[in-house]
Amino acid sequence: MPCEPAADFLILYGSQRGQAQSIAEEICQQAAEHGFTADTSCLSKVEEYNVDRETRPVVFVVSTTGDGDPPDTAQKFVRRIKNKSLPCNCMSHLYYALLALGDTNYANFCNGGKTIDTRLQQLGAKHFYATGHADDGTGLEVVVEPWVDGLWEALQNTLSNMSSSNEPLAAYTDCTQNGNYKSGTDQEQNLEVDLQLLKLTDSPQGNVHLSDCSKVETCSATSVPSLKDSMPPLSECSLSVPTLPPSYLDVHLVQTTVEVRTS
Ligand SMILES: Cc1cc2nc3c(=O)[nH]c(=O)nc-3n(C[C@H](O)[C@H](O)[C@H](O)COP(=O)(O)O)c2cc1C
Repeated sequence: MPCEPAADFLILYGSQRGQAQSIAEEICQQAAEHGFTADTSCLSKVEEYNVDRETRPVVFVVSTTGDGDPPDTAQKFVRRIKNKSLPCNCMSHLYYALLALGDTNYANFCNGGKTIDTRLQQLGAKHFYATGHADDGTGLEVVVEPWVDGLWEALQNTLSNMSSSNEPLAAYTDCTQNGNYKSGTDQEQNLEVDLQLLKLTDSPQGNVHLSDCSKVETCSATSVPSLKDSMPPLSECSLSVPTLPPSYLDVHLVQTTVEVRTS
C-alpha cells in the first residue's frame, strides 16, 4: 500500500506469515516521522514497482520459509532476478538496503533474504546500508530496532548524494547500522553487518558475552558505542594482571670432564 505518490524511497517486502510485512509498514510509518516519504509494496505485486528502472533507494524486508526458501510472495521476483540470461550489470543503477528475517533454529538462517541479496550484488546493485539479519528465535527486535534506527542517516546521505552528484554513490561511502561511515572499496561495500551474531546477552552476574564474533565487520572509524563496538572501559575496574607463578624447575647445564680408566 503506497504511503504517498512520488515518494523518496521504495520499500519492498516478502513475507510468509506477516512479520516482514509489518516491519515494512513500520518502516514506512517511521519514514514520515523522519521527514521521508516511502512507497511500500509486496514483492508479489510486480505491477506496482519496477526495480529494472528504479532510481530511488530501495529497502527490502524479506523473511525465510520452508527449508531456507524465500516466501511464496517473493518467489516470482527471485525467479526473475535469477534468470541466467540477465546481464551481470543490469542492476547497477540500484541502491538498496536489505533486512533479512529468519530463525537460527532452522538450518539455513535468513536464506530467503540472503538469496536476494547475493543475486542483486551479482547483478551490480549496491548497498547503501549494510544488510541486517534478524533472528526470530531470540527476538527479531534485537536486530530490527537498531537496523531501522540507523537506516535514516544512511538514507539521508544517499538521497543527498543522489541529488548533488551524478557520480556513482558507492564510490562515496558505505555505512554500518551505527552511522559509522568509511570509504567504500568494492570489497568493503559488500561487507555485511550480521547483527544476529552480535547479540549481547547479560548473564546473571552481569557479564557480557559476545555469542559469536566470527563475522564481525572490521571498521576502523569507531566513535559511537553500540551493540557492535563498545567504548572502553567495559568495566570501571582497573585491569589487574596476575604475577607469574615461581618456576618449578631451575635447570643449569654444567660442563664436566669424565676420566676414562683403562686397566
Ligand atoms: C514453516 C517455517 C519455516 C521456516 N524456515 C526458516 C528457514 O529455513 N530459515 C530461517 O532462517 N528461518 C525460517 N523460518 C523463520 C521465519 O523466517 C521467521 O519466523 C520470520 O520472522 C517470519 O517472517 P514472516 O512472518 O514475514 O514470514 C521459518 C518459519 C516457519 C514458520
